[in-house]
Amino acid sequence: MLEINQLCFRYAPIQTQWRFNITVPKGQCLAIQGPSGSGKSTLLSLIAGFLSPDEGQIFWDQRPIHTLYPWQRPVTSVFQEHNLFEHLDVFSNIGLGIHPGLKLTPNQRKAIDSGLERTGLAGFGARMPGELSGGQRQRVALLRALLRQQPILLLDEPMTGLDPETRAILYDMVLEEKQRGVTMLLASHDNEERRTLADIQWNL
Ligand SMILES: Nc1ncnc2c1ncn2[C@@H]1O[C@H](COP(=O)(O)OP(=O)(O)OP(=O)(O)O)[C@@H](O)[C@H]1O
Repeated sequence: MLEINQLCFRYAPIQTQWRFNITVPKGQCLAIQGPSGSGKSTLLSLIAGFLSPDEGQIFWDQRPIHTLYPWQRPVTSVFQEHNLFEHLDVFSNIGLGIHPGLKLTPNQRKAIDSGLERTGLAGFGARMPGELSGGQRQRVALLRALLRQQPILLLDEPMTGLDPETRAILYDMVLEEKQRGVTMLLASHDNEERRTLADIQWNL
């Protein structure tokens, strides 16, 4: 279970202070709904460890994780910017998510190839991110997050702008992860996305 307990944060003294109290059972997806600027991405960044809370705690399976560096947390995320390494090809971008030194087993390499194929990116492994469309970058970022197989998956508008066929494939892949027991938070303005992926709706 993911527990967010009295987590407080503000960007600057004059700005709004958020106080988050949320529990997400293991293997469930919580959709965060709220107007633009209400703090959805901020909450995900706090869980990922990209921002530090002013006070409060985050527990995963009753162990505190708010004290850990981002790379030590049992978390993987897909943010709106997609954050691909521009100097590395698609295969390496995904592989780095699995092993930071790119020491991949044959099975892991196979998983990347079949993931690329499944998401319509067969043959794109050697392309550089700069040679991809926005939707293709988005698929690479999502595939990297899914193949990392961390217990907690944070999704910030993951399907925005994708065509219906690609969405359907990616929905299936995310739902498969949920069935494997992955716990998710989804920040989204999209009703279809929230209805398809989420078990719990939460208004910010
Ligand atoms: N680095 C920053 N410094 C100061 N204020 C920030 C910073 N990043 C975000 N904010 C402010 O914090 C508030 C929440 O932003 P956030 O990105 O979390 O909203 P959101 O709900 O994800 O919005 P959207 O739906 O548009 O993505 C906004 O008012 C934003 O302007």
